[in-house]
Amino acid sequence: MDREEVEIEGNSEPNQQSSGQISHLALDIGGSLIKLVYFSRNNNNSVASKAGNASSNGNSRTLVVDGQIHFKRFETSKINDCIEFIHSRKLHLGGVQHHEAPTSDKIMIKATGGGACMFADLFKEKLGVFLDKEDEMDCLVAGANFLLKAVHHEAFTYMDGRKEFVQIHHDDLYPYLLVNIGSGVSMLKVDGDGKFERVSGTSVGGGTFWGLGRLLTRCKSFDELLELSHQGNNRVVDMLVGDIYGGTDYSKIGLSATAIASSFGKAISNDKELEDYKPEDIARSLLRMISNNIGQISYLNALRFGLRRIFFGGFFIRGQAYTMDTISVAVKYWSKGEAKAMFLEHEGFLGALGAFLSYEKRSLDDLKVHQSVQLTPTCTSPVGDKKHNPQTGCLNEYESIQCSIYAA
Ligand SMILES: Nc1ncnc2c1ncn2[C@@H]1O[C@H](COP(=O)(O)OP(=O)(O)O)[C@@H](O)[C@H]1O
Ligand SMILES: CC(C)(COP(=O)(O)O)[C@@H](O)C(=O)NCCC(=O)O
Repeated sequence: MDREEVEIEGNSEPNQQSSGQISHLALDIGGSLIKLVYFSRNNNNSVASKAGNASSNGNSRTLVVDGQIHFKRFETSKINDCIEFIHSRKLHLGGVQHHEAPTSDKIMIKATGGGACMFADLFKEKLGVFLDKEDEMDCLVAGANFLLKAVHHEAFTYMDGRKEFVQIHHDDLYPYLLVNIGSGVSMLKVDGDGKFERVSGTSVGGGTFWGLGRLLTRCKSFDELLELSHQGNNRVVDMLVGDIYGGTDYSKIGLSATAIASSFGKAISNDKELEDYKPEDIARSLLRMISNNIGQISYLNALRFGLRRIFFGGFFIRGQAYTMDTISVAVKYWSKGEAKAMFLEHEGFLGALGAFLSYEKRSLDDLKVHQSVQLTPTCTSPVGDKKHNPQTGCLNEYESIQCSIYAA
């Protein structure tokens, strides 16, 4: 590496920081969740000057800033809580000056997702900032490429309860299929930095699981629905091959008796109404149906373009063992073991990270995030649901990841 790096130490609490230490807030405002990414400098070591390669102003010093990238999320329906959070921590002062603004008070925050348009006026009214919209697909790909190149333990496989990190070499990353499971699902063939095509999508995604699940189980929150699905048995609701074939396999076409022949197929019974089924069995069946369907469609798209690697992102996954297992099995089954499902530690923050990284394009005397920096998650959570922070009202995947950031 031809640049100098500094070690980042500690995990500063953004609560305690002045606005001067926060920079580059970026947002991804999706159909279900708002994701926030921002950088905070370490208190005692805000900017260090180091000898390095020639910088943009011709001198040969590079400023190195110590700190962390923070991740937060809110439900989109609670956008006012998100705005309050930003306001109380003065995160909005960590945008960049509008390059055409005649006055000093025009701060621009990078934002992506449908809500970047929809809520622009609200942000202007409540925080006095402008949302600088970045394309959602561009941001997803930029975020995924960055994580896959920069973070050591980012991508992993998950099968039969075993999580295994995968080392991705920079020169062997492309092409791959990126499947983002948000409210809906987008599938993108990625060929390089900024080189991609959205090859498919499906409206049966995370919003479908949460929406149908809420109606069918009367759960009050997504977390409750997930929790319920852990306890359920999908076989009570799904029609299995054995239910149709008198308990035997249909071996001629490779279907075991326990394979699902028809998701929710048992619910056709005239003898039972919704209330006769346990909500946990319904939640389990729904989660399996949607995960399996996405896994299958993903593989078929990988097949279309001869892609062996499929990375799954989006907050539908939420580090859930059953979800990842089902997707992995679907990919393995349909590809006859040729393709592999891989998951990302920062699954839900791809778009927000992409928006964060887009500051680089126009930052002149601002911070630059170098994509070759090694990032290390400050906490490596076990598979299963990740932390929920009831105090801030937001759901934290990770408090922060350590990073080296360069100012040129
Ligand atoms: N706390 C939550 N509230 C609502 N949905 C959640 C929550 N956590 C995870 N999800 C799941 O994540 C999906 C949204 O994923 P995300 O990647 O944020 O997409 P979007 O950008 O459309 O909001 C939801 O449809 C739901 O399936
Ligand atoms: C419209 C969207 C890109 C919005 O992204 P999201 O908020 O769901 O993350 C996504 O919901 C999607 O790709 N839906 C599937 C539409 C389709 O291809 O049929």
